[in-house]
Amino acid sequence: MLNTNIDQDDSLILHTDLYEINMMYTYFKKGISERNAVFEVFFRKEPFGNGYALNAGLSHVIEYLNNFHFSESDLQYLKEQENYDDDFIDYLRNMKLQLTVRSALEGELVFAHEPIMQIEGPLAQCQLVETAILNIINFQTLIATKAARIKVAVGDDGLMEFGTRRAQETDAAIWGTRAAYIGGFDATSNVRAGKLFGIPISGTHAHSLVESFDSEYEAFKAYAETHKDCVFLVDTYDTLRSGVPTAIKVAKEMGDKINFLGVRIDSGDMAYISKKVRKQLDDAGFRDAKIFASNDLDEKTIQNLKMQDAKIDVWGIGTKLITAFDQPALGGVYKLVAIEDENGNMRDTLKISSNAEKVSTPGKKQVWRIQANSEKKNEGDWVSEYDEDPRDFEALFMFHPQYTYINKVVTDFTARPLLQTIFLEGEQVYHEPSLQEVKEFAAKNLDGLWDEYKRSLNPQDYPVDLSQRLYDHKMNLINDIRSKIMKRGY
Ligand SMILES: Nc1ncnc2c1ncn2[C@@H]1O[C@H](COP(=O)(O)OP(=O)(O)OP(=O)(O)O)[C@@H](O)[C@H]1O
Ligand SMILES: O=P(O)(O)OC[C@H]1O[C@H](OP(=O)(O)OP(=O)(O)O)[C@H](O)[C@@H]1O
Ligand SMILES: O=C(O)c1cccnc1
Repeated sequence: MLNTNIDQDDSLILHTDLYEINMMYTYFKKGISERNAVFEVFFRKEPFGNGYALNAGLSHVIEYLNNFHFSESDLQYLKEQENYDDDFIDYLRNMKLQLTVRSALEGELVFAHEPIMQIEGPLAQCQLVETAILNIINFQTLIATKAARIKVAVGDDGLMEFGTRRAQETDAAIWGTRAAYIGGFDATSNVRAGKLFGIPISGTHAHSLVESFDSEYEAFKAYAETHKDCVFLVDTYDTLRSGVPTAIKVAKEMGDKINFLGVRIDSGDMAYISKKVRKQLDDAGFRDAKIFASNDLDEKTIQNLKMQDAKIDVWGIGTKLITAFDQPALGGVYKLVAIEDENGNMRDTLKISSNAEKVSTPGKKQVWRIQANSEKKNEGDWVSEYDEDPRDFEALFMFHPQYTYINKVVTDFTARPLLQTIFLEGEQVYHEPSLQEVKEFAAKNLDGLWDEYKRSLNPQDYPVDLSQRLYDHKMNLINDIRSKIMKRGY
C-alpha cells in the first residue's frame, strides 16, 4: 500500500503552484477569466555557458494538455483545502482546453531572449498551465543541451546514457533519457525508457557480478555462457594484471560462441589505463574489441581525456548528465505579453527594469531563423511582431537590440518561423514526428550553426535581433509608461 493519496484519476492538472489557481479564482470572481491573453516562455541565458540551447519537452507538454481536465477528486480536494465557492468549482469542472499553443519544435536550437513557446487563450487557462509547462521545458531543454555538449566532445564515439540511478527520481530519469537521446546519445541503460520511447537499450554488467563468483574468471565465463554480446567490466580487482587478461582468456575460450564487444573500465587513470588496455587487446588479436569507460564523466573530462590520447571508444555517462551537474536549472520564465482590455482590444504589456536585459519585449511575437543561402548557416534570429514576415523583404536589416550600431543587411536568405501551431483553440493540430526524426532534426540544426557558436568554451553570442517594427513598438511603450508614471506618480 503506497503512503500517498494517488488515486485512479490522478493527472498533471494539479501539478501547478497554488498561486496560479488563486489567480484564476480572482479572474473568475472579477469576470475577466475569459479575456484573451498571450504568454510567452523564454530564458535569459543559455545554460552551461553554452552558445545555444537544444529545445526539448514539447512531447510531454502535448501529453499534459491532452489530459487537461479536473477530476471529481481534484475538485473535492480544492474545495476542502481552499474553500473556493461552488460556482468556481463548477467552472473548473466544465473547463475544456481552449488554448492556442505555438512552440519551437523539439530538436530546434533556441536562444536567450526569444520566445520558445507561446500560449494564447482565456486568461485563467493560460495561468493554470504555467507551472507544468515551465517544469517540463526547463528540465528537458537543460538535459538535451547538456547531452549536445557531451556529444560534441565525443565526436563519432559511442555514447551511452547511464544516469537513472543518480537522477532526481523516476520522471527525471525517463524524460531526461529521452532528452539525452535527442541531444545525441545513442542508447540508454534504462529499459523502461527503451520500451516507452523506442530508444535503443544497452548494458554491460556491474562489479557485483564479479564479486558473486569465486573469481573474475568464473564470473566472466558465466556471463559469456549466458550472453551472446559480452562487455566485461575489468576493474574489480586489478585492471591490467587480472581484469583484461581474464577477459581475453574467456573471449579466446568462447570463440564464436560470443560476440566479444570489449571491456569496460570504471576507475583509475583512464588515459593511462585505456592505452595499456588497448595494447593488451591488440596484442591478443582483439583489434575490434572496444574500450568502454564510465566514472563521473562529463564533456570537460572527456575533452581532457581525448587530449591525453585516451583509447576510449564508448562513453557511459550518468550523474553529470542527468542531474545537469554544473547548472541545475534553466531558469526559463513565462511572461504575459498581451491581454484583452474591457473593450475587447488587445493591449501589449511590458515589464521595465533598470537592467536593460530584463526589460521585456511586448506583444505576441514570432521568431524567424534567418539563414544565408550561400553558406547554409544561420545569420541569426529575427524576432518580429506576430504578423510580420521577413520574406516580404529583399534585404533584411538586422541589428543588435541594445547596441543598435551593431548591424548588418542580409540578402539572399531563407527565413523560417520557429513558433509552430501545436494546439489551435484547444485542438491538437500538430502531428508529432517520431523520436528518431526529432533526433535527426536536432543534428541537422546543429549543422546550420557556425562553429563559433558551438564551441563549449566562451562561444560567440548568437544574434537574436528585433524587427524594426517591434523595436519601435517597444521603445514607444517604454516612453508611454514612463510619461504616465511621471504624470500620475505611480
Ligand atoms: N587521465 C585522466 N584525466 C582526467 N580525469 C580523469 C583521468 N582519469 C580519470 N579521470 C576522472 O577523474 C575523476 C576522479 O576519479 P576518482 O578518483 O573518483 O576515480 P577512481 O580512482 O576510480 O576512484 P573510485 O573507485 O572511487 O571511483 C573521475 O571523474 C574520472 O572520470
Ligand atoms: O559515474 P556516472 O557517470 O554516474 O555513471 C554511472 C555509474 O554507475 C555505475 O556505478 P555504481 O558505482 O553505481 O555501480 P557499479 O557497482 O556498477 O560500479 C557505473 O559503473 C558508473 O560509474
Ligand atoms: O550497463 C552499464 O554498464 C551501466 C548501467 C548503468 C549504470 N552504470 C553502468
